[in-house]
This record gives sequence, structure tokens and C-alpha cells, in this order.
Amino acid sequence: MTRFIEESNVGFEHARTSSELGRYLVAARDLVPGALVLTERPLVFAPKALADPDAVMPCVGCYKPVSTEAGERCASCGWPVCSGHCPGLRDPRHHALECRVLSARPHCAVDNMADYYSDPDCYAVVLGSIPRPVCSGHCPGLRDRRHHALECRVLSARPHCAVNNMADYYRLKVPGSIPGPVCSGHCQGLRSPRHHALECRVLSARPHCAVDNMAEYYRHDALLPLRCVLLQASDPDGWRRLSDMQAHMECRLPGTEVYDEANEFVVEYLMNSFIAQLDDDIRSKLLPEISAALLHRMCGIIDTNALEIRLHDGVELLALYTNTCIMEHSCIPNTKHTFSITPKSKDDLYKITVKVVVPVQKGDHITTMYSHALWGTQARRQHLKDNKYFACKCPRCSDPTELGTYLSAMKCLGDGNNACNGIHLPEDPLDEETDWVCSECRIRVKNSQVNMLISQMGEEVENVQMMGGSVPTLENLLCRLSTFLHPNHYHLYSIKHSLVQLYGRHPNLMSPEILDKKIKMCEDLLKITKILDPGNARLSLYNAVLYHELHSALVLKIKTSNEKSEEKLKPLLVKAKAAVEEALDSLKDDIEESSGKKLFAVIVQTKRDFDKFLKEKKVTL
Ligand SMILES: C[S@@+](CC[C@H](N)C(=O)[O-])C[C@H]1O[C@@H](n2cnc3c(N)ncnc32)[C@H](O)[C@@H]1O
Repeated sequence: MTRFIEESNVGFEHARTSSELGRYLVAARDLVPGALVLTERPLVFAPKALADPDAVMPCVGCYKPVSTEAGERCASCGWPVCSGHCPGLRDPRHHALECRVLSARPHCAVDNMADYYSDPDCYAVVLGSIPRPVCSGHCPGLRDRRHHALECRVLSARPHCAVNNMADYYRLKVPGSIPGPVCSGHCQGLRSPRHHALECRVLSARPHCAVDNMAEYYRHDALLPLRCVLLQASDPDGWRRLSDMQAHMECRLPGTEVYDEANEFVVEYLMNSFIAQLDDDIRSKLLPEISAALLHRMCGIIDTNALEIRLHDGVELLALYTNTCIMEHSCIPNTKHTFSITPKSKDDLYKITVKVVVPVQKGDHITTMYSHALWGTQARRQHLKDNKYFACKCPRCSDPTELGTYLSAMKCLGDGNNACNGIHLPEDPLDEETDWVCSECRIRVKNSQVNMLISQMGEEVENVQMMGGSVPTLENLLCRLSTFLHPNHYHLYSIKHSLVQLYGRHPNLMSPEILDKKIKMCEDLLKITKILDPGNARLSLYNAVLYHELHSALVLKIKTSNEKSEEKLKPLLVKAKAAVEEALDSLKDDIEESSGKKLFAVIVQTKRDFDKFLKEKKVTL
């Protein structure tokens, strides 16, 4: 076994290769659920940009979110950090190496306010003072000759950075709009020639001040490609293992969307802003080989292989693992992986542990899932094709019913008028152009029509959920979409999963009918989840929520029931106990991760309350 794996139960000594799969892993022995497949440390990792990078960015040393404008900066490179003392800034696995490259860009004033305003002109402590290093424009000291009034006349001579004078800089000012004088990047007027579209072409000619676009100035998504190329000098063995990874460059040729995107956001950014500015000596020491083509290859390796690690506060990292990344995809995976986020030893930070979740026999392929388990076959296959460049032919994708769950099935659409009671399924789910055929009347519908309908419905579901859909809105949508979709369709699954978390949570939503509806929905959804993910590899949180809601509905039913005979209530109590225990069990491998941890704590409290209730009632189950 190679030295960089800590423990393993897979046959690395003969990790196989096939023309279809590339490299893949097989079990070296029979494995029971829970058995370890492998555990290893990451080869390299880096933070992803946060959802609102103009407001918050991850510290480049420890990845804690920090305020983009008011936060501190790394003293050498000027990137946002939690504190100048963050230990990650001096650690080569985190920021220390990349900092030498990132420091090559000439600093913008906003990077270094302390230098820019080297003699603070107001005695008040001004926190988060960009762009106003005064406590207030009304500060009396500003007009007092003993304080700022005289020196101000001299200091004013320097031409102002845009941040000092936004009103002048943007002569047409939107209230509160600094530094983004648009209401939203999606504002329709931005693309309308009667509004901004034409003038934008002229206004774009002025070089942007960094503060206009913090997210462009500090592109965290470029850090992982940079950390990857830095391995060549800092860890030649790791660099060799990284270079062995599949990059799919044949699908990322110039002119493709993926090439253009990587070129603009990563390759040109790194090359022009930093690498081209590096001193020759430093460049040859840190990056013996560096070119746009090599950076493109890193982007290909990352897109094909990187795993996402969710930290707390919404921060996500991308990481590459030498052996875990060899695992092939299946839509019914036989493993689950977890990351060590708060380990005892810092060397184990982000160590991955892969375990089997269903019985695996010697020689079986070891599989993971690169897509979403609750998407239908077409959505999963499209996602895999677009992002991982292969066509999945796993047993779930090959079966029109998706293992009997009917997760993508539609009700008969008829010929526009005469729908029957049949079910529309894809004739050949592995064919992207397949017709959909009704099981009863055999009427055929083109795949393009089905696709259009399903994606329109998907957008509707997403919109309603993003707006925090109320019960009536969700029920209305459920009712409308149920006309077209099989009750198990994944769009309906998603609506029902939201509804069960609302039913029983408000006095108006606790009637016996609503509680019975909630219980049935939970049970129906659990049946689907169990088939699609028997080992809780991907849907553990969904499962835990469903079991928890099932328990809550059962307990409410018991508490609001007119039935006083404990013997008669006992079956419900037994069911409620089993549900809360299943909820906790579903999360047993997720408690280190932030969402798993929070949910686990809530369910533990529910279990305590239930035990107390049983004790008060003097019931033993
Ligand atoms: C994370 S890598 C897996 C390791 C890779 N096979 C190698 O040789 O380095 C992902 C790539 O493996 C291939 N792959 C993984 N699972 C596959 C599957 N079920 N069918 C076909 N190709 C697959 C695809 O080329 C995919 O882009």
C-alpha cells in the first residue's frame, strides 16, 4: 500500500483501469456496512468564493468569513484575513506559499488603509472605517485648527481615491449604492437599451477601481488552481499524483464555454495580475513550470475531481484527494464519506474517511455519487455529462422507473385532450432523444416536450421555495403539478418535504386531518428515500428531517387525541419512539458537519422531551 494512505480496504495495489471509466477502485475483500474503505489527508485544498463576495469573503488563512470592506488585510499580499495573527497565514498548507505569488500585484489603496492614511486625522477610534477615516463628518475636531482644520488643507492636495468621493465618481448616484450603484446584477434595466445597456458600453471604458468590485479583485475561486501549481516545488510527489488525475482537456478546448470561463476568471487573472508581475527568481523557484495551458489543466483536474467540504457559516472548500478521487460514480453509491473538520491534530485537518454503506463483495467496484440523489434521471445524467463528461449507465439510470420509485414519471399527457390513467415513462432512459410512452394508451411524447415542461415546473418549485413558500402556496403548487406528475415525482417530493416541515408547527395546522396528512407524506417520502439511498450515503439529512417530522406528528396526535386508554395509544407511542431513534441514527455519520450537528442537537432535545413525556405518563415501551 502506498505511504500516503493511512488505512484502506480497497485494492490500490491493483487500482484498475478501463477505457470507459479510466482508473477505478475495487474492494480487496468482502466489506460489511460501516466498514472502512480508506482514510487519507487532502493533497491540496482552498476556499470557494462566498455567495455574496462583495460583502463577505473567507479569510485566506483559516476560511472564517470576514467583512470584505471593513476587515483586516494580509500584511504581505493585501487579501482579506480574519486577523494579521491568523496562524494559517504562515502555514504553507494554507496561505504562506500562495501569499508570495499574490503579493506580486501592486496594492490598491483599499488594501492598505493604514499606509494610505498613515496619520489618522481624528482621535476617535474609527472601526471599519473604509472609506471614512473620521468618526463623523460633523466631528468638531475637523473644523478646529488645533486638531484637523489646518492639516486638512495640505492633506486635501492629494487626488482622492474613488472611495473618498463616490458622489463625484458616480455622478448619478443610487442611494446607499456604494460600491455597486445598481439595485442588483439582475436588474432588467441593465440589459435594456432605453436604460443602461448602451451607456454601459461607454462607461465600461474607464479602468475600474478595485473597490468597485471586490469579488473580481479577490477571486477566491482562483486560489485552488494556484495552490495546485505551487505543489510542483513544495511537494513534488504530491504534484506527480495530482498530475495523474483526469482533466478531460479534450472537452475543454478553446471556444468552449468552460474554457472561456476558466480563461477569464482564473487563468488570465492569475497570469496577468500576479504571475506576470513575479520576480524571475521567485517565479522559477516557486513555479518551475507555469503557463496558461498548465493552469487550464489544473481547472480541468479540479472540475473533474474536487470534493466539496462544507465548513461552518456557509463557507465551502474544494479539496483534492489522491485515492478518494479515483472512486467512480454510481447513482446508487455503496460508500459515504465524511471530513474531519475539527480534528484533534491539525495534521488531520480535512482528512476524509470513506466507509461502505451496503454489503460489498470482494472485487465489487467502490462507488460514490457525483450528482444529486433526488434529481430525476435526465437531470442527473445531464449534470454528469456537463460537469464530469460521461454518460452514466448505472442500474438506476438504466431503469425507466428508477428502481420502482417513479421519481421522474409523469401522468399520461394524452394527445392534449384525452389523458388516460397510465404513466408516462422514458422508453430508453439512456437515450437523450428518447420518446416518453404511456403505460396504458401507448401515446408517445417527445423528450424535448417533457424536458421543457419539467424544467418550467422545476423553476416554479425553486421560486416558491426561495421565497419561503407558505402552506397555501405550496399546497396550491402541489395540487397544480399533481395534474401532470406521478405522486412520487421529484418535484412533488421537494414540495412535500417542505410541507411536512410546516404542518403541525402552528396552531392552525394541527387538526387531526393535517396531522394524518403529514404522517402519510413522511411515510411516503421515506419509502422513496430508502430505495434510492438504502445506506444513507447522500440523503441522511432528508431522512433525519422526515423521521423527526413523523415523530412530531405522532406525538402531537397522541397529545391531542380524545383517546385516554394508554393501551390503545401504545402503537402510536412505539412508532413515535422508533421514528425519533431512526432520525438520530440517520445522522450518526454527519454530526461533525455543521448542518448535521445542528439538526442532531434539535433531535436529541426532542428525544429528551419524549422520554420525559413517557416518564410523566408512566409508560414503558
Ligand atoms: C473523479 S474522476 C474518477 C477517476 C478517474 N477515472 C481517473 O482515472 O482519474 C471522474 C471521472 O472518471 C470517469 N468516471 C467516473 N465514474 C464513471 C462512470 N460511472 N461511468 C463512466 N465514467 C466514469 C469520468 O471520466 C469522470 O469524469
